[in-house]
Amino acid sequence: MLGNLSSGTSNGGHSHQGVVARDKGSLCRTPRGIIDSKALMPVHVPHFELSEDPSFWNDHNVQILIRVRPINSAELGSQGNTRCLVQESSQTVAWTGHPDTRFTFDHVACETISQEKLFRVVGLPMVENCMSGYNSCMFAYGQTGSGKTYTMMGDFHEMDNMLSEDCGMTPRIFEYLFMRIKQEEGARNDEQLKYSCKCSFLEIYNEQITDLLEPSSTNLQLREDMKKGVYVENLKECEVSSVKDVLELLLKGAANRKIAATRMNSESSRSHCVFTCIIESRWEKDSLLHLRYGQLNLVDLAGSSRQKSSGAEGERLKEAANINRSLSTLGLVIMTLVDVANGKNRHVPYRDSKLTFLLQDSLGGNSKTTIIATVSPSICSAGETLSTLKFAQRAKLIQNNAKVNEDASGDVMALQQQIQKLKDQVVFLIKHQNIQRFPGPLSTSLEQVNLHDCHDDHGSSQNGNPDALKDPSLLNEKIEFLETALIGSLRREKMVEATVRRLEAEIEHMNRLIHQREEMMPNISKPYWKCLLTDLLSSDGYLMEEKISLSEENKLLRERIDRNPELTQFALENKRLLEQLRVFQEFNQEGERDMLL
Ligand SMILES: Nc1ncnc2c1ncn2[C@@H]1O[C@H](COP(=O)(O)OP(=O)(O)OP(=O)(O)O)[C@@H](O)[C@H]1O
Repeated sequence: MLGNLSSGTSNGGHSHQGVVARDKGSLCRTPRGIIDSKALMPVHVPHFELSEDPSFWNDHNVQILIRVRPINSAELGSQGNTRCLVQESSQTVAWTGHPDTRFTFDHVACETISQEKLFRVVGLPMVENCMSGYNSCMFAYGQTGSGKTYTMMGDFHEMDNMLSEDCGMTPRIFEYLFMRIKQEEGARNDEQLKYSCKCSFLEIYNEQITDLLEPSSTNLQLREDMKKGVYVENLKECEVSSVKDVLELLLKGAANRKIAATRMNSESSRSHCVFTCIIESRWEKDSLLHLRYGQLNLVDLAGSSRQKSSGAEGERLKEAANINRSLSTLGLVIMTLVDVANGKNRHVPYRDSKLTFLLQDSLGGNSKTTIIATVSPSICSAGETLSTLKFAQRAKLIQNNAKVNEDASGDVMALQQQIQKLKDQVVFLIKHQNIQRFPGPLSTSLEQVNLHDCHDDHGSSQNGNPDALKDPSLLNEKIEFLETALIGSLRREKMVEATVRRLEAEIEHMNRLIHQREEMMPNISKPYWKCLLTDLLSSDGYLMEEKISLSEENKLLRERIDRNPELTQFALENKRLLEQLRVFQEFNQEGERDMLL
């Protein structure tokens, strides 16, 4: 399948006649188009080749593609081959009702465009965007039975490890993604480039979110987070590393999806379903660790239907009402976003439905988004086809703001690694150079060690052992330790000094009070003096006692500083280390002299 990827032809939009019409089972594709296998009556429709232009995404964030499906047998039986659409080019299509309306889009895929070609035009660039770190989203919108599931999923059963010709966008995207991952990892092996992919699969049915990979997890809640953006709480995520892994998940999820027979489609999807893959890559370059991620959302919406034409009742009617309500919120969100793009200050009602809340980033946010609008060309669906084309036309005006997702924390980690590398280099250089050329912190710390003192709990084997100092890395380690110990004792010394100063100030204050009292006493009148005498004597006595005890405390603290055994020990230790260092320096100088000789 992938071998054919480069063989796809593009005739630059020129048309040729194709033969179309199809319903599963009753229509078949021929090299020149599609034939009604029941009537075997070829129906000629023009074929327009789509052009592949990945550079489109360089300056666009939203792309709209219309896919016209072949008329099916029910439509053929009801209205024959009468059409409401006439395609004019690979970008324009005219709706032939009243009034005639012409629409232009990025692409209009005619009935004869194959699944593979469609993938090459819109799926392949999406994979490239995602690998480059852009969030990407593709969703299929359209009337029920118009071909959304066929486009997004198609027939994804493998035959001899090959995807089938009818296989849709999602399996093809993953087949290509894993091929590209292999290619990139191989080409950038020197940067140790590694990708990882995690997938989840959910459906929104009647405004409730269910995990399609864990169907017992129902009514899951949407949350919003500064880093992750909008996410579904407790949704199962599975690591995938091959297209086989993804096909397994798709099969499992598809089996759990709500489908029902409707008048328009015997296997109609009654829920919106979202298959998400988070693609992360990490690599090392210029000593920096890079981390990049992109989120890929592949969305198959439930089909819109007119209550009148659907003929739904009971549960189906409730479903249809819910589907239509969330799709009309989607329409409203898009209309509001167009106003916003035109500079109007409007509130975007994302939170009015689970679907729009979940797709918030894909609509007007940080994403490169492709909308595939599927339509039937039959006159039977003229009304629905016109409303789909109008929806797509409005969506074209949305302005997204996609940016590459690169995690800054990757840089912090890289810097830490770089620091470690530099440290190792320093140790290596020290080993091979003269100790005298030690960088600044070493000599500074040695000076400090001289002034103060340090304590080494590393054991005495290194202390006093000149051999230990011959190993510069050990010496460096030792000096680092001494610096830490020195800082600690300086801090403690400062605290003791502060206490002494506070106590001295208190003593001084007491002395002043005593003086004041002594001066006051002769001037106080006798009766008053008599009254106060007892109090004064007792308080004076107390103050005197206080003064004495504070003086003693002060004296004690001073002695403690002077005779601090820790400091004494540090001082001795420090002296010994300096002596060892001096011996080592002499030893090195001698070595240098020998080398010069
Ligand atoms: N481009 C196409 N070529 C051939 N067959 C198609 C094409 N599009 C759709 N079909 C066929 O039409 C039928 C309905 O298509 P599909 O189930 O994809 O519709 P849908 O839009 O997903 O409908 P719903 O919204 O009800 O789920 C299927 O049998 C599918 O195989």
